[in-house]
Amino acid sequence: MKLLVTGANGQVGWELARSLMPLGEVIALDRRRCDLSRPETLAALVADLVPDVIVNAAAYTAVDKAESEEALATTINGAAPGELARAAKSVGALLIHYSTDYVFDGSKSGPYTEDDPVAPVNAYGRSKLAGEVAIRESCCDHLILRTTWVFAARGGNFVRTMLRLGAEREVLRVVADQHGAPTWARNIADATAHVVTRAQRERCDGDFASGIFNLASAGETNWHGFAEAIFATARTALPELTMKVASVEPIPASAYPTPAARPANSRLSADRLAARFGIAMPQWQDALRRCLEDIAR
Ligand SMILES: NC(=O)C1=CN([C@@H]2O[C@H](COP(=O)(O)OP(=O)(O)OC[C@H]3O[C@@H](n4cnc5c(N)ncnc54)[C@H](OP(=O)(O)O)[C@@H]3O)[C@@H](O)[C@H]2O)C=CC1
Ligand SMILES: Cc1cn([C@H]2C[C@H](O)[C@@H](COP(=O)(O)OP(=O)(O)O[C@H]3O[C@@H](C)C(=O)[C@@H](O)[C@H]3O)O2)c(=O)[nH]c1=O
Ligand SMILES: [Mg+2]
Repeated sequence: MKLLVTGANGQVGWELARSLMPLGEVIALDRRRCDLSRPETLAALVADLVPDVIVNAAAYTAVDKAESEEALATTINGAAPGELARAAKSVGALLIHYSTDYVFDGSKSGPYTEDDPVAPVNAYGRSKLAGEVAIRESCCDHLILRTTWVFAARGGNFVRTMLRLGAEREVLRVVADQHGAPTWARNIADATAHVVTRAQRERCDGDFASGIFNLASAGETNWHGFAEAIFATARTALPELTMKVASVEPIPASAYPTPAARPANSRLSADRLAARFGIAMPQWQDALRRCLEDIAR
């Protein structure tokens, strides 16, 4: 099996290179070799490589910056996945694509299912929704995995931001009224490898159906709870790290103004993923501990 991975240096892309390795030949391309801001180049790239599977882990993920760069975000997160999908269709490849909890407005009281109505509240969310729609319209064989609150040992994420700020400041103020489940990039990559294996078998047997699936850790918290867990876990997993932080204060989002609005509820039910692919995602606290142990190595 030949697998093309985009966004090779991202949190998920980096882990995919490792998780997909047992499945076959992995061609992991970074932004230099596969640039989603130039969607018109993607058809030729795919036609040249003729992959069996395309895993699109590249994305414009700067949520606040997207407010002032919506056109670029929409090209990268909307138009480019559409081009990849049409290219996948023409070479008969399966497309795996990631989307986000930020396609929802966060007004639901329980966890979101895949069938809940979408209504993004920021430019990033709108651009990711455009990608979902473009892929669905292409009619290629595809699976869209909606994930959330991604963290990893490398890259830009909340865990690394907290470790940095916690080493610099005594008091941190963190939003406590946005709820979700932090999801480890490695778990996303491992789940993806399992999904690819199962999907390729289904395609071979002629009983594959494209669709959308939530992919999130089990359990839930809010950003403040996540921050507290990061510091508590770091104290045991990363004892050599000197932390200045003595207090993490819970605040409402209204006290932490940002260019982009964020949904109050980011919780995603992973029941459909479990039912179709037999995947049980770990509790976010277990994933966090393992990720911090990884950072310590
Ligand atoms: N991060 C999160 O919290 C969440 C992410 N997702 C989705 O999961 C997927 C993976 O995200 P994640 O790994 O966390 O994101 P990262 O921001 O860690 O990685 C994204 C990668 O995309 C690359 N990229 C950016 N612009 C382009 C471009 N024009 N052409 C090619 N590559 C580009 C970046 O390149 P470079 O390294 O050069 O900057 C980076 O390596 C994305 O679809 C994202 O929308 C969903 C929910 C939550
Ligand atoms: C640094 C910091 C952030 N915050 C808040 C801001 C925000 O509400 C929350 C998280 O901040 P971040 O900037 O990490 O969050 P954000 O970049 O919005 O994270 C999102 O990224 C995109 C790509 C997704 O798809 C989403 O699932 C989600 O993971 O924490 C504080 O309250 N205090 C702080 O000191
Ligand atoms: Mg961010």
